[in-house]
Amino acid sequence: MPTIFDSFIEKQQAGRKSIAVLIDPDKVDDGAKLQHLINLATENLVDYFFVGGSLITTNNLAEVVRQIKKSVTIPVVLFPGNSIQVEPTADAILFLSLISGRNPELLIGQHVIAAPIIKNTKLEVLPTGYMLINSGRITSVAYVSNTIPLPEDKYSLAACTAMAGEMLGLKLMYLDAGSGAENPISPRMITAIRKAIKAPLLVGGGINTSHKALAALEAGADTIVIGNALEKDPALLTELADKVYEWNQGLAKK
Ligand SMILES: CC(C)=CCC/C(C)=C/CC/C(C)=C/CC/C(C)=C/COP(=O)(O)OP(=O)(O)O
Ligand SMILES: O=P(O)(O)OC[C@@H](O)CO
Ligand SMILES: [Mg+2]
Repeated sequence: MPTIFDSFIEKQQAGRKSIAVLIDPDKVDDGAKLQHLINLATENLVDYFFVGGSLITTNNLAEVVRQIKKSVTIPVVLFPGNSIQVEPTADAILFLSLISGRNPELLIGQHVIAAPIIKNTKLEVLPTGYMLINSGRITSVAYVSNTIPLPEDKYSLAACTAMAGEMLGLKLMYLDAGSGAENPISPRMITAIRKAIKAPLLVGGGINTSHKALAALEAGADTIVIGNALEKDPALLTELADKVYEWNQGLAKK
């Protein structure tokens, strides 16, 4: 059976782009709203659901995963802010190391705690370099992680960080401006990192228009991650996913 990691690699090799919808379990107190988003995701051929948050204050994580999995076959990937967010019923986990920061707890500490727990599950582990890029005001993830995001105009510093992460064996690279970021990561920054590494590149934070989605894809993002924008207006998903669909259709015509 192909793994979720294989799906990232196959798409990347074919030049295909993908879209992930991020669900914050704290923001879906209403099952009907979540169901609406799940249905929209299916109609719009969403590739992955990511589930997680910097801080989860409710007990919804397992229920969110259950509701998605009972309705659709779209893979559910945990995007954990800490080791408490290991939910064995999901399909995979982004095993994130926050390589843009210098907080040992998020480089290796939480991983030591989570490793034996994950080992006892069927979760597919996706070793992922997680890089926060400055985006204007302080985001939840920057605050909670107690790290300084990479400066948004230090392209070579960011590229070398990604290179080092890849050399350490991290298989995916996730560039995040932070959920609800004022500004998404600039195309120039995405391209600088794209050129520095081979690993599939996930880009998220503040992508809330089709223009910003397309800019990220054109700059070299393999996967765009969308969260906040859909919390405000789920219907926006169609516009954003269309950019990915059109890109992939364009390849088919070549
Ligand atoms: C290894 C394991 C299991 C855990 C550690 C994982 C690491 C290193 C996490 C890095 C730091 C961190 C706090 C990441 C959270 C990323 C995330 C899910 C962000 C989603 O957005 P929020 O930051 O919750 O935004 P809102 O303020 O919009 O809710
Ligand atoms: O919520 P948004 O701003 O879409 O960001 C998604 C994700 O990259 C946050 O970690
Ligand atoms: Mg959150």
